[in-house]
Amino acid sequence: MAATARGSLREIRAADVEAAGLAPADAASFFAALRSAAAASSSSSDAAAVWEAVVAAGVLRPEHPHALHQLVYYSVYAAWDRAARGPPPYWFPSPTDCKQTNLGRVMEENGPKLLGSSYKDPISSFNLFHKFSVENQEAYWKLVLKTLSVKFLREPKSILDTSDGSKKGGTWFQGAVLNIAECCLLPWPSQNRTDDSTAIVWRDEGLDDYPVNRMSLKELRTQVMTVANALDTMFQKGDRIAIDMPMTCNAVIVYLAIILGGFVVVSIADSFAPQEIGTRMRVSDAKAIFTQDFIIRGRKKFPLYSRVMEGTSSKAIVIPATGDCIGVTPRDGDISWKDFLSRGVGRPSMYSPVYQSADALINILFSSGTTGDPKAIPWTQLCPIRCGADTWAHLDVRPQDIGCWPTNLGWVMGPIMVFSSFLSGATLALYHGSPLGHGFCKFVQDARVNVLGTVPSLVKSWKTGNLTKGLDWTKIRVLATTGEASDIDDNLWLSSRACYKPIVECCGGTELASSYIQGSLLQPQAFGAFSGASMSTGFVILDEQGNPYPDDLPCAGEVGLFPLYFGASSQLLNADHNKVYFDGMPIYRGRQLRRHGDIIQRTVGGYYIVQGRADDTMNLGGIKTSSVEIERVCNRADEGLLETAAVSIKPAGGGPEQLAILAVLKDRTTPYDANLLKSKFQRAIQRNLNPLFKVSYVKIVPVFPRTASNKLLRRVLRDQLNQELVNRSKL
Ligand SMILES: Nc1ncnc2c1ncn2[C@@H]1O[C@H](COP(=O)(O)OP(=O)(O)OP(=O)(O)O)[C@@H](O)[C@H]1O
Repeated sequence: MAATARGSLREIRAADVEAAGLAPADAASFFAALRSAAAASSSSSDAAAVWEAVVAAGVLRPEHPHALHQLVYYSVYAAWDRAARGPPPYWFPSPTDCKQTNLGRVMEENGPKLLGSSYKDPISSFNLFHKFSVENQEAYWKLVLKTLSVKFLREPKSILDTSDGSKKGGTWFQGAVLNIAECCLLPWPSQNRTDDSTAIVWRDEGLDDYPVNRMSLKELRTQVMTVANALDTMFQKGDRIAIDMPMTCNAVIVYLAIILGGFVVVSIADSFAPQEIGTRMRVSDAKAIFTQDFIIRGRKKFPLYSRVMEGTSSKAIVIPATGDCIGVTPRDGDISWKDFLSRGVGRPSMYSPVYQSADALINILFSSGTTGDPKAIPWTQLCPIRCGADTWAHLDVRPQDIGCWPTNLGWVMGPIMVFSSFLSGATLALYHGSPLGHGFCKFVQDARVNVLGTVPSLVKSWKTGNLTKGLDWTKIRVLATTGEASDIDDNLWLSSRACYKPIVECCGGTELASSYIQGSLLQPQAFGAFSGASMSTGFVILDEQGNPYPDDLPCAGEVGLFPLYFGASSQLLNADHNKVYFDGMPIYRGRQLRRHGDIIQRTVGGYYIVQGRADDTMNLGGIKTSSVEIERVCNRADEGLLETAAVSIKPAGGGPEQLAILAVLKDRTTPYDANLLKSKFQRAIQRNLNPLFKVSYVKIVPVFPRTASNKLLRRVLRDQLNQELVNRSKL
């Protein structure tokens, strides 16, 4: 008989608990509490029921060592058959709490009307409601619009019009006129948002023991109008104005002011080198750039203005990183923040927003460049509505919530956070400094953040440094992660810091202004997996011939998005949109599918796992496999590993692709035998993935090449290795 989950727990001995870091005195009571929680589970044969009972009983606490959380989680799920049951869930929606979620409330109110007698409750009817949202875009978007603070000067004539066949993505919100920045700044009674509500909380790095700073909605609006007034003295409507600085209060104020005044923001991440800044300024035809004199990060001061000066000759407006005065001398034609603001003096304190059509350009963003050159992606006023709607539905952000997601306005998450917070009546939490240190983690506690977004590399460094030690993260209600594949053990650590709150996995693209697959609080969540498509998003998974797999079957292949996707791009500034996203894609139900380039797996149980970009797949002995799958297995092959990267190399003399694994070690100073690592990788792959896959090459490197947004650049590793092999064969 298969071992039961309680049985696996029974195999834990007091010595294991002590070895996991509990003092002998605490180990006995922990042990007893664990046994009694497991005994109370609804089914001893179901590991998920046992885990749910253990978490519900609160036996595992955030202050417990991670090794103890690992011991219990991995023991409970030791006999879980992933192939037969899909990824193991660690979080379960509650039948009562689910009715308080944003989607749950809307479903309870409208479910019976829209779905008839098929409607049961938010959890059992979630899939049905999702399908409804894909097939009835008009109805879904009307429901969501009511929940966001979107004020139209002129209401849309229609939500979606598909009569113009040349527009593959359809025409959305035809006839609507609005200013989306204004929508972020207005009191909104249905969200209990008044002028006194807190719009932003923030703290400067280094002042970690001081109270957090607060800015009310009225103060934010006043400052945005002051900046908009000053912008009017320098620019023509429609001018493109760049922002290249950390995501501070001032950056957010400038961002909203540019849009309020009918100009266009060009978002440039603050980590770029001068040449990259120059390219982005040129491609977007930006007239000027807001920047900072320095960047303060990890108690160090890095020059930023000098980088901007080197990258562009356009006019720069220089904001001080600290205090009122800038610490640099502006070059001829550039001006300080103080002088810029004084240009608005004497103008009326109120400001009339510039109202434009829903498809008017407001922001130019750049993709990460994982697959090639970064794309310059124009965002219209529709994109913020999509951002707000997805965050409302999937992260369940509610009025007065406090949301924090360390990022930059140059990455898609920056604008998503600005619009999502302000359109849903939530507070935006900003840390002016490095998110990698203890100071940031303390800010999360002190600012009472209850929705915390992350990227995998951040979680890894918080976990490696045990940076939440002594801090209270239990106010957190929802966690989120995006950017690249997350690590299961790192996410176990993250969720456990907040008493096992759900981590919503988000995967999308800058050009979608959203995630196409995303977790939901109405479905059980599994680490490193997505519980479904985002609301209103439809897609198919294609086989190698471009034929869609049936919707309800486990499979893996390239994703093909339904093209009527609210908020998705319809043009690119530096590439042919049609060529990038549509050419060569199959027709499905009469419409050409939209390319996204990801290979995804649908598991048993209906979860999705991203297996990387189509370019990152490899053919090992005739079997197609993805880098991410191999890395997941290899990452756990040795305690000393920080991370691994799997790429395929082509032997110089031809022949089948070979598997190479590169590794970064936690301790970079002590030498480690690559051959030993190779045999550990080989064993792990054979045991957990495929006995036929052979590891041909292993190399230990100090760091991996990454995009500026920290995504692993496998294509660079692949090129480097192939070059190395060519050189070697020439010797
Ligand atoms: N949670 C996640 N898990 C796995 N992969 C993710 C996740 N989030 C994002 N990704 C990857 O990042 C991609 C989106 O990133 P982004 O829009 O910045 O552009 P990019 O694809 O990295 O850059 P480019 O289009 O220039 O190559 C997704 O398509 C996916 O491959």
